[in-house]
Amino acid sequence: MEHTVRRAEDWPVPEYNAVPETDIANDIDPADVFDVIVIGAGPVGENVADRTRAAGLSTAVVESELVGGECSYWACMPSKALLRPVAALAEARAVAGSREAVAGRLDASAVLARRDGFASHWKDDGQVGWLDSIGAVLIRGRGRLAGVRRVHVETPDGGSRRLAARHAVAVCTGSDALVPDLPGVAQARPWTSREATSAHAVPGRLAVVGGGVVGVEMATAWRALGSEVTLLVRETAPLPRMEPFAGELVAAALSDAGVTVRTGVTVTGLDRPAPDGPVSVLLDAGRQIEADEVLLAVGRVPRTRELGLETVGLEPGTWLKVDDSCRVQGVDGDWLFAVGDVNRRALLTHQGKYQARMAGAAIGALARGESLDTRPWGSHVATADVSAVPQVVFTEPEVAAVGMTAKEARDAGLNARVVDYELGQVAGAALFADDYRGKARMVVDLDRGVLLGVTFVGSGVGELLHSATVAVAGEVPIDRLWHAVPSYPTMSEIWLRLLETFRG
Ligand SMILES: Cc1cc2nc3c(=O)[nH]c(=O)nc-3n(C[C@H](O)[C@H](O)[C@H](O)COP(=O)(O)OP(=O)(O)OC[C@H]3O[C@@H](n4cnc5c(N)ncnc54)[C@H](O)[C@@H]3O)c2cc1C
Ligand SMILES: NC(=O)c1ccc[n+]([C@@H]2O[C@H](COP(=O)([O-])OP(=O)(O)OC[C@H]3O[C@@H](n4cnc5c(N)ncnc54)[C@H](O)[C@@H]3O)[C@@H](O)[C@H]2O)c1
Repeated sequence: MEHTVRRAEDWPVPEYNAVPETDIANDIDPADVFDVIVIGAGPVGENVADRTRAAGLSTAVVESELVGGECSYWACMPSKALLRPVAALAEARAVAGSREAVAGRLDASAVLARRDGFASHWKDDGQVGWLDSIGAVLIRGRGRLAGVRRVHVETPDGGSRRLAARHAVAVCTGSDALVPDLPGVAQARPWTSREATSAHAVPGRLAVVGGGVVGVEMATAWRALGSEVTLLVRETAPLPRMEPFAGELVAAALSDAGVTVRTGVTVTGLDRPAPDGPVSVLLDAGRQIEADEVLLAVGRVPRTRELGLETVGLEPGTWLKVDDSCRVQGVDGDWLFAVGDVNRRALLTHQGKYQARMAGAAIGALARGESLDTRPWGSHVATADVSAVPQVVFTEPEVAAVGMTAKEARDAGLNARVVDYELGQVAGAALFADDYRGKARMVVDLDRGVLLGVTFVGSGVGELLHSATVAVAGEVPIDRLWHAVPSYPTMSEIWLRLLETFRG
């Protein structure tokens, strides 16, 4: 995350609600009593701590692995470091003149070495320094709830520490890759997203199970690094939760790049008879394919199994249900929060960090005895989680989407109109790449005159997305968007074309 260094003494120290001292058990060392305890120092836990420190609350952060979490070491950063060279090469190759200047394939060892740098070589000193700079106390070890406002930590030296929180505990433990209980799975030693983002050798043949975001991004990266990749998609096209044209264009580009894309297939088992030999991926209807490695990219599970949820009346291993301020439902007293992947609202770093800003502010307000501002778009609710979640899929072409798809709008019974436009017909896109292939869609709420959702597919569209996010989250009237003039000749002129099409 961003490393703005602030001194602990810079934080304001407002007045707080007094917590009865009888609530703090006698067996707890006063040095282990904090206003707030955050379990999990991924991007989300870091941001909760940032906000509670900004509210002047003492904050302990418990981390069992690396400060920075999945995102920094085995997800967003290393995966995007693998994918950026793919896009850079494709963009150079897409323009006559620069095309002639680039020859050959990616240099896999250089790409992997650059990726290692973006994963900070799996060391967290930088992020530990940042936590220190905001005055949060890092406690290394595995945290688990031990009743109301209590957390026990198993420390790396085999010892344990009992912590108590005066105001709040925030569970920010994230998610793990789902490894389904398929026959042969343990013996087959499949890759999960962790190996797919951190591997140091390029497999000869890689089978990728799952056509979600991890599946298509990793198929793109490892194909470009030299693997023979087969992508196994259960649905009729990849990216089934997005607009259908997104998955269709990505599948076509993957095929052009040499990936074998098989749709409508379900993986039913794995078989690796010899530890160093190939793995067979068993498909429904008795078919199978052989590969050197198999990546399971079939979704996520919450990290809540060993978390002491039973001590506060919750079911271990479940996603934590929360309200819009990220307070855990079914637990009284406004003290337990669950933020980020673990609450399953939107499994994205930026959305978890947004929740962290809202939850951190809510914890601060409650500690001061203030009531929460829970009106839609208020300062203590993550309203955008419901109506304006942006996501970029870093394939080539990219997919960038925010808000509802046409199907979601229809299913919600909204009076919606769909407006489509070929991105390649915009001058900025034609300049960006020869034969630019891409498409844009906006879904308009005709009753309210605002946008419900926007999807762009094409090279370089990720950087276009925030304009759409502002329009959707801001509920900008479509008549006013007509006055938001895009510069000529940029790809942003897609806005003008979509609005012209809408207005006829
Ligand atoms: C391959 C891949 C690529 C992705 N790419 C993107 C992307 O480009 N953009 C994007 O927005 N999102 C992306 N995501 C999603 C993103 O990684 C997650 O949404 C994000 O990491 C969630 O952050 P978090 O802090 O909730 O959880 P995590 O990042 O998982 O962090 C949780 C932390 O809690 C710690 N922890 C867990 N249990 C305990 C415990 N009991 N005690 C102490 N510590 C504990 C863990 O060690 C970890 O450090 C990607 C995901 C994957 C798998
Ligand atoms: N760029 C990004 O924003 C980015 C990148 C990667 C991951 N992520 C996040 O990580 C999360 C997890 O991604 P994911 O791709 O693992 O999960 P996902 O839920 O998005 O997709 C999993 C896919 O696997 C398929 N599947 C499940 N079992 C199968 C089987 N037996 N055989 C064949 N297919 C099967 C499902 O039908 C589904 O399409 C996503 O929610 C996403 O938000 C985001």
